[in-house]
Amino acid sequence: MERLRRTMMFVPGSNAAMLRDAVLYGADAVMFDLEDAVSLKEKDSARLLVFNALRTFDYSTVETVVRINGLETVGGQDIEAMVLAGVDVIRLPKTETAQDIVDVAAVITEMEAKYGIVNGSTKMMAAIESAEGVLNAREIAKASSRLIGIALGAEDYVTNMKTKRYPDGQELFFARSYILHSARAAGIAAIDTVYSNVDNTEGFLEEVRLIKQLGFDGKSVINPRQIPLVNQVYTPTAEEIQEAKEVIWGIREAEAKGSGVISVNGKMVDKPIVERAQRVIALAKATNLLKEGEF
Ligand SMILES: CC(C)(COP(=O)(O)OP(=O)(O)OC[C@H]1O[C@@H](n2cnc3c(N)ncnc32)[C@H](O)[C@@H]1OP(=O)(O)O)[C@@H](O)C(=O)NCCC(=O)NCCSC(=O)C[C@@](O)(CC(=O)O)C(=O)O
Ligand SMILES: [Mg+2]
Repeated sequence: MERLRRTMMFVPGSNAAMLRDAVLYGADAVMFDLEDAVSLKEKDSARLLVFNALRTFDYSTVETVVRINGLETVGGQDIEAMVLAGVDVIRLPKTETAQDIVDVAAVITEMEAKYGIVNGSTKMMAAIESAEGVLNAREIAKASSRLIGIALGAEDYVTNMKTKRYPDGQELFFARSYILHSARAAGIAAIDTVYSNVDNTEGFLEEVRLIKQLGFDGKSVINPRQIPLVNQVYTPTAEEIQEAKEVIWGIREAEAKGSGVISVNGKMVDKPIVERAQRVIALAKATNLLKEGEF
């Protein structure tokens, strides 16, 4: 079954209490940060804290992601420690070109060999946070078989674009669309950016509805309070599940009669609509609204 990536929660790597409790809040992935949430003088201690957290705590089915620093600074040391700790995914921030991914993948390969870890088991993500990165997103998304997804980093992106974030998100429309198309063309996940005003629930919900409508798999979040709000938007409603069941029942019946197209409740149903219905069913199963084998 496809892994859910509705929420990836940033956790500052220098905060021991947050690292300890991060897994408790129900995020699909926890994303320990060694980059911008960690000051220069804390880089080494944060790396050690995150290493110990990964080695010590049981993250069960929660995906573990670490945002490393760039290779031009201490990224090499971050990669070595995180590969050895057994992290699921390494996220490269501020990715500008496909070569950035190739370079990081090469260091990961070297470290997996050094520590006797199965080649390819450490996955990667690329965060795209500049005009150059957005324009290269298509090549970036296909740069390594380790990539599980690409993400927008909008705070850095709007700064690079000489604008700021507005409530309606118009300034992000091109970046979101291009990143999403690049991810879909490469067959990997597309993760939307953080929403920094954690107290603005309505503004956050509006943004989540928009990115779901566009087609994103989910969103980077910065606070546990944002997790249930994303899930609320991404969880199929009882009505959507019923509709999906009717579509699948309908098409099964049609196929038995040798036809590929039918009408369900007055609406035409054919292959792409069946695929969408199957996705709703898969999401319902992944969120325990339907049991495996129930449908
Ligand atoms: C925002 C705030 C200060 C609010 O604090 P508050 O204290 O008001 O929060 P409360 O709600 O009161 O906390 C209730 C309880 O939850 C605990 N708790 C809170 N947050 C938690 C958490 N994240 N992980 C685990 N635990 C958590 C807390 O410890 C407390 O625990 P307890 O005391 O036991 O009850 C806090 O959340 C926070 O620091 N967030 C992380 C910020 C961060 O990582 N930024 C960097 C990544 S973005 C970036 O770099 C931009 C980007 O690069 C992005 C891209 O690339 O995508 C780009 O360019 O766009
Ligand atoms: Mg950033």
